[in-house]
Amino acid sequence: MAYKYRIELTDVTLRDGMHAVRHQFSVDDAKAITSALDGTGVSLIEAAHGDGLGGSSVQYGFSKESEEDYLRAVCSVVKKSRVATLLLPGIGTVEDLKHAEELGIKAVRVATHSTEADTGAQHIEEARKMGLDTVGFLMMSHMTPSEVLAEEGKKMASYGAQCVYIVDSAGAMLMDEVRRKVCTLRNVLSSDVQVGFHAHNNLGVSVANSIAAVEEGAFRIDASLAGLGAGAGNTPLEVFVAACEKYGIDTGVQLYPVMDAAEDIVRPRMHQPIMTDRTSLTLGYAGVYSSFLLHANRAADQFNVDTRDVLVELGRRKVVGGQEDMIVDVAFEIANKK
Ligand SMILES: C[C@H](O)CC(=O)C(=O)O
Ligand SMILES: [Mn+2]
Repeated sequence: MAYKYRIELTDVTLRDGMHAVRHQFSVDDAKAITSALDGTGVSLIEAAHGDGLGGSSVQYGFSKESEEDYLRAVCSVVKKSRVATLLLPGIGTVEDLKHAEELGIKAVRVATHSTEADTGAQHIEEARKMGLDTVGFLMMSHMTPSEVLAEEGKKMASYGAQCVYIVDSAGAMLMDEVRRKVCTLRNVLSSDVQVGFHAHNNLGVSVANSIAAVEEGAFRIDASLAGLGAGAGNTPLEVFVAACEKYGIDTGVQLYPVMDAAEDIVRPRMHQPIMTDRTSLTLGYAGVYSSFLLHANRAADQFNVDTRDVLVELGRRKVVGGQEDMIVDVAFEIANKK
């Protein structure tokens, strides 16, 4: 088949997928998932707490095992893919990144809110000095107009990012918005800086959005086995690979092995099925950070209110990552008004 596009895939099962299992994968789970992915053609395998290096905490939830143990395990298994990690400045530090590099990671994605690229300057510069494949990750991109987002992307590139991602953290974007944002970013970056796209399936369009991103010039696309990820999950890797094959996009990933990994390795390890149900759908509808879902469910249970009301109010207040404490405040206020 003659392909129209060639792209590279980053698997996020062992990082975004951690949100969906409350960061409770064991080291053996991490090894099994890595072994299943390695050699399928996936370029990068991202591993970390769902909120990145340093995320294991009271605020974000403790991981089952230490960061060092996960990274050591994943790096010891890979033969073909490279290991990446995620760093949110303020949660993780440059010291954490140096340690991760010593353990064998080859790439880092430095994630900031979509209007705050400058908070990642130091981390991006240091990552480049360490020789890491360095990616800027603009979270909650749906909140930021295309032109502003593109300027933030340019800042990340000026600090040294080799790829800049548009991140639909809330799964709130539809195809026309993805096209506009990817195209505007692609046009302002020089051709040696790649564009990436990270989706959540809260509105059920992660595969379509990711294909739209490719058509507008995105080269790196994120996906996870069986869609394991925050909210209604990420772009399901095996579904995306099959759709790309039919659409004329060369992912370099073998279809049957990723289908098998999703079915045999990841689904049995899920705590609940990944699906667009009424609460994960509300994330996309209201434009709320996908990793808030489990915290919002807990707060809603505690105060006996509807999770959807909590999420809609958080969306109205334009709450962003790092403001997790607002979830309990909002649930409390809604309960008091009842
Ligand atoms: C820390 C977040 O989970 C990063 C991410 O995957 C997103 O914003 O989406
Ligand atoms: Mn995500």
